[in-house]
Amino acid sequence: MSNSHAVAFYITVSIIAFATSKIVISVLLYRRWKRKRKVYADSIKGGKMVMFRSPMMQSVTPESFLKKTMKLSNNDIIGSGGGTVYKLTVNDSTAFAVKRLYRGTVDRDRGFERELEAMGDLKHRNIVNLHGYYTAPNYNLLIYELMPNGSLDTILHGRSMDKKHLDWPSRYKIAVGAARGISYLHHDCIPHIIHRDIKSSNILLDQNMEARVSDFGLATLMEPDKTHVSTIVAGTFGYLPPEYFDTGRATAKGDVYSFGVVLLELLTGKKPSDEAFLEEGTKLVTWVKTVVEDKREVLVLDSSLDSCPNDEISSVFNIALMCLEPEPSKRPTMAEVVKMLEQTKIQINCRGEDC
Ligand SMILES: Nc1ncnc2c1ncn2[C@@H]1O[C@H](COP(=O)(O)OP(=O)(O)OP(=O)(O)O)[C@@H](O)[C@H]1O
Repeated sequence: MSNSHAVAFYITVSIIAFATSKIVISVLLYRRWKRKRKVYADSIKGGKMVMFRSPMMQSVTPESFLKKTMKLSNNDIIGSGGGTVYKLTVNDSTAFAVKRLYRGTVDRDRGFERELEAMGDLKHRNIVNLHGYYTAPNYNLLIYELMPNGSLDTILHGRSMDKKHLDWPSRYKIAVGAARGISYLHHDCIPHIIHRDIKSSNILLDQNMEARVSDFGLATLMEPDKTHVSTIVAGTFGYLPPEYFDTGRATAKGDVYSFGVVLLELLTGKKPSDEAFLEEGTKLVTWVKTVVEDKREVLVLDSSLDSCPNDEISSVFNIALMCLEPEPSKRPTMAEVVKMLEQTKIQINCRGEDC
């Protein structure tokens, strides 16, 4: 064989090998994808039910699950916001939180399904598990793991019967857990995910009062080479970073700002949308910053934290203020926030103090 024939032969073999390996990988990925999902087409309502396979879902068939959702009533409601959230009990040991959302335009719904597929693959101890979803012509259902301790918002600011006293160690644990969950979305998921609606009602608490980030209704998957997406301004008043209003750009640093507001809630016990702020034409962040400028931080702290370790609290206070820098590039990343929060505990324990 001449040299040029040999080169042509090797190139052809390489191309065939490359193409075959791509096909094999695609088939394997598709089979894995199918194995991970039970899909059920509902011929009565014209809907589609997708259940992600997990130990919790093993005892349930999509048909029986769907039947149970039809029987949900107002007595089963456990929360409401963008949608209505119900507790759905399957048996003595298994219950789910089912969120019902009324449908929008076809385009938005396709995006909804695409993003849900991605959310089904998220696995982190500080992210609420999505077990499946149902899309029908008039509404969508999201099937989440049930969080027995509800939301941070209810515990901090709810009706007196729903409120719980949160001591400093519990607040610190919630702050670190939520930060780890958001950091996972920003740094460890491929594609990266911007949540866009970080707030205390989207931080839920499991049976061990461990924080779990939830509600990916506005979440945006980032293409690998992008740092922002342009959007209409969405999210929740009191948590939105100032640059959203100027640029309409959603970035990971926007989530960092919203997380800073959650830290202020944990420190002050105040709700960002508190009517007292609205009446005075201010907001939680502006109020706290004014007081800090006057070196009167102690005045904004939740009074129930009076006897807790000052060093630790003021360190978390400083982290909150870094997250709330008006200029996004001056804010830390979520990975840095996690590190700083973890360091707070280590440094203080090293000095022999603990609350
Ligand atoms: N998995 C869950 N387990 C237990 N309770 C939940 C769960 N998901 C939601 N909830 C409860 O339902 C409430 C409403 O949730 P939802 O995500 O619909 O609205 P929101 O976050 O308050 O508002 P919005 O959707 O407008 O951002 C939550 O604040 C929480 O109390």
